[in-house]
Amino acid sequence: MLELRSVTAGYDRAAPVMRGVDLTIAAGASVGLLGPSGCGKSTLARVAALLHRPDAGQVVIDGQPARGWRHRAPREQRTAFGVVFQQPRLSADPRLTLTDLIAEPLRAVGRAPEAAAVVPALAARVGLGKDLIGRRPHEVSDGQLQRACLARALVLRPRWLICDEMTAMLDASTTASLVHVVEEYRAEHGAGLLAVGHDRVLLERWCDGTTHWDDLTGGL
Ligand SMILES: Nc1ncnc2c1ncn2[C@@H]1O[C@H](COP(=O)(O)OP(=O)(O)OP(=O)(O)O)[C@@H](O)[C@H]1O
Repeated sequence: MLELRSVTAGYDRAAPVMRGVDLTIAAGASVGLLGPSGCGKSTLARVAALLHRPDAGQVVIDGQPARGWRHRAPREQRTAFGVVFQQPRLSADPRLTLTDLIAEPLRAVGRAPEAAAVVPALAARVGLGKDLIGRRPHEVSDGQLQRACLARALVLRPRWLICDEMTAMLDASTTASLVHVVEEYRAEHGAGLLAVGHDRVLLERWCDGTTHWDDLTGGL
């Protein structure tokens, strides 16, 4: 279970983006979070993935309270999450080939030697052929780069996926393909999902349930 308990967070303690927010996702379940632009969905997603330290409240991962944030989070908690953001170019090192980009988390945890066995199959799974995986970000489309970012999020086999507007800048067929990859992974590994977005139709089709920002925050 992934729990946000009474989370207050933002960028200015005097004026937080959210106050006292509770959100629970059962193990293996998926929740879609809807809300208007700028309300705080990405901030909440980053708190849930241990990437943004809340001012107050707790994040509890499978019964264990988060013991740190960002690089200070213990490795077993940090690697429980795979995160995909809206803009792949902001989260991709332009110097890396797609192969190296997908392998980045393995290198970060000292498991680089596994990359040769794991990355080609994962790249194929997200729809990246051999012709593409040797290219660098500026040599591929946004959709192709987002496919690599999804593969990177899956490479450590996380128990939780946080998809923050993952498909917002993609066409319908790439969107369908990436959602399919996420659902196939979740079916195989029992991973839970928080999918953030503003496309109600997509999130209602994709997730077990959806919640609106106003319901989390009481419209405050
Ligand atoms: N790094 C930051 N420093 C200061 N304020 C920020 C920062 N990031 C976001 N904000 C502000 O926090 C509020 C919530 O932003 P957030 O990105 O969480 O919203 P969102 O619901 O995800 O929006 P969108 O749907 O447009 O992506 C906004 O008012 C935004 O301007």
